Amino acid sequence: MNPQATLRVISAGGDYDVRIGRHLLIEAGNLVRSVCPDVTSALLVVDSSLLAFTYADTVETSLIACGIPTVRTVVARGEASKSLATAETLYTHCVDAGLDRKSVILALGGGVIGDLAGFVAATYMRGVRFIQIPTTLLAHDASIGGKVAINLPQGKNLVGAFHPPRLVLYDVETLRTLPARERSSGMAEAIKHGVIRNEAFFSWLEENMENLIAGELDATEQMLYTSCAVKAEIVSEDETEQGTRAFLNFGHTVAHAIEALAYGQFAHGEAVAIGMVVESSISVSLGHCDEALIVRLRALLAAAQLPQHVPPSLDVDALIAAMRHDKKATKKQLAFVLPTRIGHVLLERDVEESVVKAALRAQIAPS
Ligand SMILES: NC(=O)c1ccc[n+]([C@@H]2O[C@H](COP(=O)([O-])OP(=O)(O)OC[C@H]3O[C@@H](n4cnc5c(N)ncnc54)[C@H](O)[C@@H]3O)[C@@H](O)[C@H]2O)c1
Ligand SMILES: O=C(O)C(=O)C[C@@H](O)[C@H](O)[C@H](O)COP(=O)(O)O
Ligand SMILES: [Zn+2]
Repeated sequence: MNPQATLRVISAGGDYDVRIGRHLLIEAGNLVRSVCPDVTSALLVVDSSLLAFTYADTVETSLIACGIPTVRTVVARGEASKSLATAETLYTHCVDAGLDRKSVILALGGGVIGDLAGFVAATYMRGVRFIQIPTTLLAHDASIGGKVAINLPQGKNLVGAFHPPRLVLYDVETLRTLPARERSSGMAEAIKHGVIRNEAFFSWLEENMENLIAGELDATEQMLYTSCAVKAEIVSEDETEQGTRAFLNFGHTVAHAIEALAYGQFAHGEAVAIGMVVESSISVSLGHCDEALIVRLRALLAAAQLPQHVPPSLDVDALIAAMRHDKKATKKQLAFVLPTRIGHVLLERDVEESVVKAALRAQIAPS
């Protein structure tokens, strides 16, 4: 692994780099200037958990040293902050900080901060520039591709936009302070990338999961580079989800329903892990793949210390109702990305409710 690696993402709004490496936060000012030479000011949106560390100070100091006037705003940690109410508070901060159309909004945190700050950047003054500075493992997925959104009580990410960042600045040193549960959660999206596009990567994850879960930084960096490359490749070929980008939604029809029924109780990656098992089981029922895929998937999820069962507290009918609000659905049909073999998936737009119910019931946690 190089000390720093860069991936390029193709985007209609302007191609951008994903920079992955160590000690990148200190370079934030110069890097922001390099992609936004005429920047007038910055709003740095920070996850409240990060106040225990020096990350925000480092970024802010670097921006100011490069002549970029910066206002910092802190957002309460957790999924509940991905709301219209928090977005409204941030709009007020944008006005109070005097942000204009040449300003930039930076997201320092995990997927919650990235999605929320990105949504505000997409809409404030009809759109200002946006930079992602991910600090969770999961946000390797969330920071690339320009999907930004807030949640509604009825469903995840129901209000949003495609607003690509000008730069993704991924300082892997920040992952040293990530709680173990969040490390596992992030692993779910990497496993997903293996299932949908890259069998060799899936096998590599099988061989290296012990080191990855232990937080070994070299292995983590290698994993992030390949996983980000899968994501970058897919969003570069289909930025606005006209076709293949939907494959990134493997596990998510079920995951988003679980999350919407119990906001905040499950980390996103935990819900995706359960969703991948249920959706693979649907695929077996429809004859698209064989049981061996589930055995392999389950073993890797277990090694990543991720859940695999539908919690008995969640009502199956309510889950199905939530799935009908999924963004892949047309005419309220049940749409799923289904694996055919590791590395390959297809999109099935109208799966029988009885098949989905049976798969959900089969995966309910034994009491
Ligand atoms: N836009 C996309 O393409 C996309 C992709 C995947 C997920 N998402 C969204 O991302 C969100 C989940 O993101 P997440 O898993 O990063 O959750 P998160 O942003 O809530 O972060 C997880 C937890 O880690 C804490 N944290 C963050 N960085 C830390 C650090 N370096 N050290 C210690 N603690 C730290 C946070 O305070 C939080 O408690 C969901 O809302 C999901 O829908 C979006
Ligand atoms: O980038 C994508 O496209 C994805 O589907 C990545 C998912 O991991 C992510 O959770 C995304 O936010 C889901 O998108 P949505 O359109 O179903 O809200
Ligand atoms: Zn996801």
